[in-house]
Amino acid sequence: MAGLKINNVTKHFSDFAALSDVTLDIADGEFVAVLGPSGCGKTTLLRLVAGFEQLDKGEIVIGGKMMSGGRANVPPENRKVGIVFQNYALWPHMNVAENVGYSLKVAKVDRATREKRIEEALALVNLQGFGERRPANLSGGQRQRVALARCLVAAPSLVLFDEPLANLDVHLRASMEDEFAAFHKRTGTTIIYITHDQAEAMALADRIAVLDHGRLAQFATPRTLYEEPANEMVASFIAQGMVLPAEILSGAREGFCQVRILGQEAVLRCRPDEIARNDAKVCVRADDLDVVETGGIAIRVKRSIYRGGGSRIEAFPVERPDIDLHFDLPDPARLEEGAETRLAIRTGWVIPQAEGAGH
Ligand SMILES: Nc1ncnc2c1ncn2[C@@H]1O[C@H](COP(=O)(O)OP(=O)(O)OP(=O)(O)O)[C@@H](O)[C@H]1O
Repeated sequence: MAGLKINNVTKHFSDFAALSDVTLDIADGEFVAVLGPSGCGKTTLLRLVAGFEQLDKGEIVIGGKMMSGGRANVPPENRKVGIVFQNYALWPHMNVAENVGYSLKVAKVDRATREKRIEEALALVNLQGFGERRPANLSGGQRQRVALARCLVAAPSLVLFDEPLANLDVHLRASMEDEFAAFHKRTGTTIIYITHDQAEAMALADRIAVLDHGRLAQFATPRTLYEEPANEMVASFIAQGMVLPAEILSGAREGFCQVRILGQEAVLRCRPDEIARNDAKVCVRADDLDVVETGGIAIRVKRSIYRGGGSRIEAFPVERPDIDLHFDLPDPARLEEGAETRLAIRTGWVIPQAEGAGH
């Protein structure tokens, strides 16, 4: 297995910057998800690592070996990178073992070695004994595992997953998530996992790289992304954070600041270098808001959406109808459209002033 360094990588298509100055240092055996809205550059990054695209600037180093950058441009077949696509495209006329072993056959690996490696690869994805089956007689999840075995049989130094679960139904996705996590634990393979599903990224990855318009917005653990978003984009993208204007009344003390938000004072988490300022933005989530009888922020309900066991309430501050708020109201409490109540902010995070990919 191998680590991966993506250093200051830039890629243009004509004059459109698909990736700008992206740097990611991924450790040997790490599971990294690359997350971001459609068109942010995820697939382009994957194609650059695999060697299907050439970069304009920067370098890509796999296992200490320069693959792209400077004079290097190692072709895809020599990078030892395995790829599992969303569209797993197994050959229907071949059985599972033939599908898995095809690349070895092309590489003229002898029959006995081939059979041994196919057997090992199928064991890695928990498909022992499935070698004789045709793809048509497998479930969607099993097919995806055959695709993974087909990539593992070539003993890749790292595996790239491109939205591997996008075509599967919700239940199968959950069980495949478990399978991928177990696979990673068992093998210690370095994994780069492209997805636009943040729950999937949160559940699986050691660290998540969030891309925004081709730039790295933040590269951090799931917990840090959620609790300490580095900028407004990450704050609002991860778990539907609400970004609100605020005034910092006193600088950081032991990780907290006194803040005024929509007229209400609250104590929020912040970076240790945070100072008093009146142009701050804070991130609060539905869980951070409590309905109160007195104090807090006066709000009016726009919409109530029943969610089983409670409702998601969409509302706005009476004094600031331009700001959207949302929170969850457990049954049996109800708030209908037009109702007025008050919300207190229990906690939240002061979004750092400086842009950058914090850790
Ligand atoms: N070969 C190409 N020629 C021109 N533009 C391209 C090419 N490939 C990608 N792009 C553009 O680069 C941007 C990034 O594309 P990319 O496929 O990497 O995004 P993505 O994050 O994977 O999106 P999605 O989640 O929708 O798959 C998009 O605006 C896309 O239109």
